Amino acid sequence: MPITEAEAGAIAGRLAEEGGCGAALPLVTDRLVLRPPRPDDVAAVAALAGAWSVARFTARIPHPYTEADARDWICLEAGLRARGEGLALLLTDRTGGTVMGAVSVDWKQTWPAAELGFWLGEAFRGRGLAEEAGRAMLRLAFETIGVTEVFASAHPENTASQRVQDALGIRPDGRRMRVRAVARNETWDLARRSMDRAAWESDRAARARLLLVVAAALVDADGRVLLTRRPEGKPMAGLWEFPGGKVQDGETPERALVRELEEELGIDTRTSCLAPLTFASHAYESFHLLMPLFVLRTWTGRVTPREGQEIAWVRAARLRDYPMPAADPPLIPALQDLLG
Ligand SMILES: Nc1nc2c([nH]c(=O)n2[C@H]2C[C@H](O)[C@@H](COP(=O)(O)OP(=O)(O)OP(=O)(O)O)O2)c(=O)[nH]1
Repeated sequence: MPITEAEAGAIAGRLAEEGGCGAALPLVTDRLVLRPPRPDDVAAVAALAGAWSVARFTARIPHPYTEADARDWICLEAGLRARGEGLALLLTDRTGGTVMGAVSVDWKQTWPAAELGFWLGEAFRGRGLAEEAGRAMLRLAFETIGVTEVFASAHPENTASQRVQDALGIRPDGRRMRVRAVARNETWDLARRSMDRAAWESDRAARARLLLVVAAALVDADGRVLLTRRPEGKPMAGLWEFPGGKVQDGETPERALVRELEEELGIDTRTSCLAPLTFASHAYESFHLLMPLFVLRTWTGRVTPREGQEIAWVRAARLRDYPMPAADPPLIPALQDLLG
């Protein structure tokens, strides 16, 4: 069904709350910022989408694909977004901002169902980025846009996309759909895949396992805060965080923190020196993090990174210069208030 103007207008309003407290966009995931394309993305989009490896399995990307095509697409998407008729977001690297691909949902003609599509530049494949982006987009589609079903398709030879769709829970539904593929000038008759709201909600509940982690803001005599960098090989590698770790069975958060600080940094502290400051509560893709943050100004021993991690003593005003796990930025204002 085509969407009505009133419904589309309401969606446009929800998507436009950029910058506000409940801002829907950009979407931030473990490794990505998903944001609308801008005019200065023309060259990056043209370079990525211009590759045959991208165009050959997508419906709407012509080949060859020029900067003018990229400009037209960015303009078209800005219009769709403003009118609440569709949404395309670029996958950009959270730390460097590199544009890596795109993910879109389109509901103008099919409301309240939306078609999900994505593409990824060849250099960025094989790391689960399409799944990470797709999962964030599904959440936006069901929660913010308000669709009741997401559907998709993939060319039979496009096994990578099928794997992503399977991982997201978008499964063949027994129907067929015709797709006009402009780059190959062909019409494909493909298996339709879909996921309805109930399936998305149960998938999401399974991922909502609560993980209790405890962390400390160590503050030195100069009022600087200690950040440590997550080492290679761990999830969220390279991001800066507050030292700490998971609370184990039978441990209090305070005891767990004393243990972690000794293990990670070789310092001795007492639970009585830990002053509760604030907490993070954040839905990661596969668990929900609950993380109390304590302030610590007194300890014995020299801070020594024992797990090969980089460390930095950072002024409160500079904390935002350090890329952090998605749960952490909301903790910064409380530290800035405390430390002036
Ligand atoms: N320590 C700490 N962890 C954080 C912060 N922000 C944040 O999202 N986390 C997440 C990252 C991890 O998923 C989890 C902390 O677990 P961890 O550091 O003990 O565990 P890990 O993933 O390194 O794995 P492991 O110790 O089991 O090997 O909390 C933070 O500021 N400090």
